[in-house]
Amino acid sequence: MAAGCRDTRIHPRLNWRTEFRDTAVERAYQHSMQSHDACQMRYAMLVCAGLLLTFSVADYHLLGFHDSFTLLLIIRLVVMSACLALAWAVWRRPALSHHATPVNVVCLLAIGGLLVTIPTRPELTGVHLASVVAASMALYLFVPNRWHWILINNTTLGVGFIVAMLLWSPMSGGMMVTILLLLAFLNLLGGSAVTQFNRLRREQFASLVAEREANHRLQAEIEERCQLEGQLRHLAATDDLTGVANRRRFFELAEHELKRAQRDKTPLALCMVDIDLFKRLNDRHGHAMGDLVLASVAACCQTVLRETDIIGRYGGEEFVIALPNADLNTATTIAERLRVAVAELSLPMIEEAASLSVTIGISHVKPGETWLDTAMLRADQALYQGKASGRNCVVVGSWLDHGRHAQREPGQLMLDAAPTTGDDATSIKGLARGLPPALC
Ligand SMILES: Nc1nc2c(ncn2[C@@H]2O[C@H](COP(=O)(O)OP(=O)(O)OP(=O)(O)O)[C@@H](O)[C@H]2O)c(=O)[nH]1
Repeated sequence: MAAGCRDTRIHPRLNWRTEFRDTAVERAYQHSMQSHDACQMRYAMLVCAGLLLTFSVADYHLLGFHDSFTLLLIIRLVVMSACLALAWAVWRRPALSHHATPVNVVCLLAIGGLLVTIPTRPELTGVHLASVVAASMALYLFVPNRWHWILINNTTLGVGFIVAMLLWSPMSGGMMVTILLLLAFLNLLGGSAVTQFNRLRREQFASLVAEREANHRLQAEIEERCQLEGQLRHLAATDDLTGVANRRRFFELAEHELKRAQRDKTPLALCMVDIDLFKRLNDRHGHAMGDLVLASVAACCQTVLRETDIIGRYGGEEFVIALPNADLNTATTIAERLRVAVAELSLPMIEEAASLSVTIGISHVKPGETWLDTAMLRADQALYQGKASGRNCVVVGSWLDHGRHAQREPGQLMLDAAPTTGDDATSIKGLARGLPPALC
């Protein structure tokens, strides 16, 4: 068979009643079909009631206003009421369409009603046979019922018909055999139609379930991949030792902030933070301890900064911080707070905890600067100025022209004259006021 014509249906395991062998699956199937079956049951009962009413008119024409007509009318009214009652009950409670008792009581009532018409007009063999055929087909195809109940109802109808014919309308042996064969063929047809119908509906259900499961699996896989992708993206953007942004990610975020600052005409400050005499600490306590200190300093910086501030590991024991919406004065205050916080860090693993300190170089992006490089360079220069001036201080780099220290600008803090230390609180105050600060 060509690949395009391959049978892609799912063939579920069914029992002789063409129901799922797995009872849980069958229950799920029945549940999924409930509203459909309830609707079909309602229509079947309403149509049946309508037909009975119509047949009563035909009875009147055939029998006239006679006792047998009255008897028939009463029987038809009883069956009709039962059909209407079932239609109403199923409308109120759709689950009733899958309850054997009410459905079969109405079916047996209808069968009984049909059979009692035979003695009233025994000569109309053909009409009775046609009625039995129509009723049998309705029981097979129109009334949603389980296979074994359909079989029982149809057997009752067939046997009842034969008995009624034998009792009230004797016929030749040949005619009887013909009727028997006809009924047998009718049941064979009805039975195979129901079997195929049940099989097809359950195949469809099984395919739907399989498709849903495949979709769920796919959905779970997509979610897992998204999660993994998120983790990978996080790993690619994070410095795994300190947990802050790595250099590449820092510049991505900082460039973004630079654009925003230019658009909104707001200040953007940069800080370069370097741990003092880190090599000595490494040499004394080993790299593992050095790593711990690095992570602690990064964590300490994060506690001092706002959520909107960006911190990244620039390399080695050096961190870089972007402070959106911060001018030089604000940045100086934050940097000083950061310097003090690191100096006060208590790290039980190193005895020189008290001597742990950082030097911070500060700069800001000036109007007209479209890249971070120049401001970074100024901060770097300020940092080295701080190192040269004895470390553990904050230095503001205000002006750098192509790597050369330029002349002082009125009202600006000079790169080579702005270090502050914990000992020199006045210098930081001076910075904040924009006054020329003292050397540390
Ligand atoms: N433990 C550890 N050490 C690192 C890491 N990256 C760089 N270092 C070390 O950091 C030290 C930096 O030393 P230097 O550049 O001389 O600076 P310093 O000793 O801090 O001196 P100053 O900056 O002048 O105060 C070197 O010994 C590097 O090996 C790291 O990821 N973990």
